[in-house]
Amino acid sequence: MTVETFAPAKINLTLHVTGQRADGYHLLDSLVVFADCGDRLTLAPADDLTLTVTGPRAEGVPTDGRNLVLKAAALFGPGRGAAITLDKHLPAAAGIGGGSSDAAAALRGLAQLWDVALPEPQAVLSLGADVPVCLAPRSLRMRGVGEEITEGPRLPAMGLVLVNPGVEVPTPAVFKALTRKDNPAMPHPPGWASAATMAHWLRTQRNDLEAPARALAPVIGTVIGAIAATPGCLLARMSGSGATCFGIYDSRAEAETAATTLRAENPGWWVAAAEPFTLKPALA
Ligand SMILES: C[C@@](CO)(OP(=O)(O)O)[C@H](O)COP(=O)(O)OP(=O)(O)OC[C@H]1O[C@@H](n2ccc(N)nc2=O)[C@H](O)[C@@H]1O
Ligand SMILES: Nc1ncnc2c1ncn2[C@@H]1O[C@H](COP(=O)(O)OP(=O)(O)O)[C@@H](O)[C@H]1O
Repeated sequence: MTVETFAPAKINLTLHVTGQRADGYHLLDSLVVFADCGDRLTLAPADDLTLTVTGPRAEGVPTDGRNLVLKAAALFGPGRGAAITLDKHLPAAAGIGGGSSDAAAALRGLAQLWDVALPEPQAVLSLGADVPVCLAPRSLRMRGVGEEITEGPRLPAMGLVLVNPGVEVPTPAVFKALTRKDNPAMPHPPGWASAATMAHWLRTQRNDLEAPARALAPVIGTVIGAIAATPGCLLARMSGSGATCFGIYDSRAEAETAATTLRAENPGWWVAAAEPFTLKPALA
């Protein structure tokens, strides 16, 4: 039996940095959603554990033990085989959890292939602060350093655009450049009847990593301006530690139109139109 899993792009609609632990990791308060664009994993039964990376964004992605997919597989212990193909569509080191979502999808898929339980939460967190939130993609609130996951609000219909200008901004460097670490937490997200009311609420919230990321990579400001200038854009903001930014629209059709414009005007940028993605447990 071959198992196929989807690793959707993660979007931090908000990202509040509320403190810093003694070990240097930051305390976060983030509304996380997922988009229906992402990487695809195929996991086939095999004697040995192997990884092949394919797809339009395969270049530069490690194929050895540094790949988070193989690190995820290692959590199940030695002596298990699978031939894994990772079809890469998301840019790496881009603030949309490409590696983390791959790791989470590998955990889901391998647990199914080998008919075993998922590793313990602490082991999952050891793969990366973003991996727990990627385990069951849907609207979620993420707190702690990434390990405290609670349900987020039900999302209204909306269109999304993701844009990456091709600049890698390393997550540690962005956190390091953040001057104020004790920012206010996010109030309880109320739930919204429309994309417009959601965007209105989101505008009262923040991504605290946006300013330090823009200082390191000023092109992020250009990207946000370009998204905000597209017709129907309700909100333009950076996701995670950047450099990917997102736009929110009333409908997928509006997002598709905006994506076409952004691609035409900026041929070097990675641009995707999407809608929110929710994992249906039976189809993990
Ligand atoms: C910032 C966020 C927000 O969702 O997203 P991305 O920009 O990575 O997508 C995540 O917290 C990133 O998660 P992830 O990329 O898995 O982080 P890790 O590999 O565990 O850590 C990378 C580095 O980021 C910093 N880090 C990460 C998480 C956190 N809560 N505090 C931190 O200070 C640390 O410097 C750490 O060495
Ligand atoms: N499956 C993977 N896909 C992408 N990057 C990976 C993967 N496994 C390991 N990496 C490494 O992880 C780093 C961070 O990738 P990613 O999780 O996409 O970034 P971010 O944390 O900004 O969302 C990259 O520099 C890359 O070399």
